[in-house]
Amino acid sequence: MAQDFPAHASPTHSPTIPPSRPRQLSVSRLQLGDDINEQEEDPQQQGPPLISPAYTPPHTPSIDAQRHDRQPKSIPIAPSSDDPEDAAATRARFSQPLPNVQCEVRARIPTTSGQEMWLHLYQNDADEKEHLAIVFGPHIRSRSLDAPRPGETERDRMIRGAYVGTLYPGRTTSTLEKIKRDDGVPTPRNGPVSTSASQLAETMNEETPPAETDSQPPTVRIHSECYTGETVWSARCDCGEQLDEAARLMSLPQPTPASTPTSQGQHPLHTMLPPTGGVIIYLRQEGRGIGLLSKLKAYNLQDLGHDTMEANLLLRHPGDARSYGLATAMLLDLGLGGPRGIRLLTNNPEKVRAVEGPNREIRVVERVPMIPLAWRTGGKEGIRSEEVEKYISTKIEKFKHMFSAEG
Ligand SMILES: Nc1nc2c(ncn2[C@@H]2O[C@H](COP(=O)(O)OP(=O)(O)OP(=O)(O)O)[C@@H](O)[C@H]2O)c(=O)[nH]1
Repeated sequence: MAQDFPAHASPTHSPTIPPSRPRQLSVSRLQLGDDINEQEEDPQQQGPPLISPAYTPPHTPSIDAQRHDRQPKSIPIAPSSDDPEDAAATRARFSQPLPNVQCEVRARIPTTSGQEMWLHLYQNDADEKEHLAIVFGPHIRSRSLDAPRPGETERDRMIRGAYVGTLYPGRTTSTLEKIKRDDGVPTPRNGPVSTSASQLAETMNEETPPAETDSQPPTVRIHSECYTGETVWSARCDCGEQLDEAARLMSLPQPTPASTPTSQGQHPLHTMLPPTGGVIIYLRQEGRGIGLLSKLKAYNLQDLGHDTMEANLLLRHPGDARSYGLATAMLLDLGLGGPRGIRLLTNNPEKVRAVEGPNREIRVVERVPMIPLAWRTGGKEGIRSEEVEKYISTKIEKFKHMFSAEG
C-alpha cells in the first residue's frame, strides 16, 4: 500500500547521533574572504535543535496533527499581485524567457512498493543536462512526447514511450484506435491469459482525464538533485526524505467525498479510487546549483563551523544558485498550465513564486508544507542528526523557509 512506500534514502538501521561539533558562526561574524580558521563558539547563539520533537517550535504541527497516511494540510496561495514589491523583485530575478524543452523518452518504472511511476527524460536549450519528470497516475502526458515526429514508425513511438495504456509482447501500435479494433485478441503482459478488455479499460482510463471539478489541482514537487541525500544516506539534509515523501503523497488515494466513512465506519469506494497522482520535477541542480564538487567543499566548511548558507558564500557562490525556468517549461509541456493551477509541495517561498514563470504561466494555488518526518512521528522515524538540525534551522532562519501550515 501507499503508506508502506519504502524509504529510498534512509538506511534500514537506526540512526546514530555523532559526537557534538562546534556551533556554526553567526552571519555577522562571517568575513567574506577572511581566512577560515578555527573560531570560538558562542554558546548564546546555540539555539534549540529544531528537528528534535522535544524542542520543536510551537507553530510546528503536533505529532498526531498529521497522520502519516493522510494528505497534509495545504495553504491557499494569495495571488502574487497582493505583494507587488516582493513579486516584482522575484520576477526580476527569474525573468529570463522560458527555455525550450522536449521530452525525449518516457518509460514505466514499477517500484518495490507496487506503485508505478512514469519517468520522463527531457532535453532543453538552456543546459546540457537531462532533467526528469516523474509522473504518478495515468492522466498527465507530455505534449512534446506525444507529438508525431517525421518518419517515425509505430514501433519507434512505442520505444520512445509515446503510447497510451501499457506495452505488452506483440503490441504493434501506439494508438487507442488500433487497440479498440483488436479488442478480443489476447494481450498478455503479466501472463498468457489476459485479454485486451483489461488493456482497453486501462487505456480508456488514461485517455479520459477526471473532470476538473471532481478533483483537486495536480500535486507537484520541484526537487533538486542531491547525490548525498538520495544515494548515500546522508543525514546532513532532508532531501532523500522529501523525495520519498513526495512520491508517497502522490501515490495516496484521491480524497473525495466518497471516501468519507459510512455510518458503519466503512470506506466503500476508498480502495477503488485512483491515486492522487502528480509530478516530481527532478532538476539536475546538485547542491542548490553549485554542483557536487563545491557542495562537498561546503560540507567541510560546515564541519569547520559554518552554516549551509555561509559555506556557499565563502566558496564565492550565492546561498542558492538555482533557477526554475526549466521546471516551469516542463510543467507547461505536461499540461499543468492554466487557471486550475497546481498544489506545490514546498517550504521554500522563493520556489513558489519562481516556478510560476515570468508571465505566471503556471499558477501555484496551494502550498503544501513538507514537515520533517521526525517532527511528525515524535522522532520515531525520519532523519535525526546534529547536522540536519542545523541545516533545517538555517533553512528557517536564513532562507526563510516556512515549516508550518501557516502562510
Ligand atoms: N550547497 C549546498 N546544497 C545543499 C546542502 N544540503 C542540501 N543541498 C542541496 O539542496 C537542494 C535541495 O533543495 P530542495 O529539496 O529543492 O529543497 P529546498 O529548496 O530547501 O526547499 P523545499 O522545497 O522546501 O524542500 C539539493 O540540490 C541539495 O543537493 C548544503 O549543505 N549545501
